[in-house]
Amino acid sequence: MATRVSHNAYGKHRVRISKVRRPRQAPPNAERHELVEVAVDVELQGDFEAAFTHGDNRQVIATDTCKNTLYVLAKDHPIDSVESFGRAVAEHFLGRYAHVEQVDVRLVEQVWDRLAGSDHSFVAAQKMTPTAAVTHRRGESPAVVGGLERLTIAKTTESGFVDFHRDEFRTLADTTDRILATEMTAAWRYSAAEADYAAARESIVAALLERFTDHYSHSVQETLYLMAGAALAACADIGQITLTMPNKHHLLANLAPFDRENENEVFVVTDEPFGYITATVDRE
Ligand SMILES: O=c1[nH]c(=O)c2[nH]c(=O)[nH]c2[nH]1
Repeated sequence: MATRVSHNAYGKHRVRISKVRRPRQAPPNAERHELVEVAVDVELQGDFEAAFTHGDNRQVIATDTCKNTLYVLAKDHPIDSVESFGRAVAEHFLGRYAHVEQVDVRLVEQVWDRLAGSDHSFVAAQKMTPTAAVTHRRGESPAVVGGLERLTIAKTTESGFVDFHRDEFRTLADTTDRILATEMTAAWRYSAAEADYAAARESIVAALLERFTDHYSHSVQETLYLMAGAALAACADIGQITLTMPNKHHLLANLAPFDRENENEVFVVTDEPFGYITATVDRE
């Protein structure tokens, strides 16, 4: 039977790296550390087909080598943003290996917050996680996507869901006052590779949060679209944003058997099943 490889890629995933930055300062704060942690996926495409089809490994840069490379690059790079570190990783593999055609780097940051003003103790932030993805094809400029995971937000009113499609399978009642809660994932695409990633992230997150609260929501769908528009308006460097907003349901608990009226106060919080709503919004 004739077969052919129509796509291949390989690399190392979840290379977790932490780095202690020791910015030089005058005493007494000479040892005020910063802790940065990132998990990196790196994938290579290029002239690797013979390894799949002929057991010929001569072109294969071992995934172990990929991992080692990430530690070396972490030493040489300040890791001042996940986007810029991702770009450095992609540039390294393209620059070093002529048979690599495309590098895909995905990065997820673990944010460490300073603990009680200490110079060297930190507490892991449970909240929002910065992410980045860099795709760099030889001869092209890198495509840089910034993003975030686990932005968990809720509003206790100013949200409803009515007039949705009626048929014999519908049981959900209209509501004009409900809890809207989500654990958002966002990914924004930079129009040009060069940008102030940290400033962009700050203005995008601020715009997303402000828009979440500033309107009456007719649905997660509508709120998602408004938030995406606010992010595009707030940051001229991005041309597209994808938001994913699972609907973390808070269902009114039935207290009637216990002779109590539930005046929109007590809810059953369910993880599964959950509504899943996503859209990509482009600047026109
Ligand atoms: O905002 C919502 N969008 C939906 O599509 C949906 N579906 C549902 O059951 N509840 C909700 N809420």
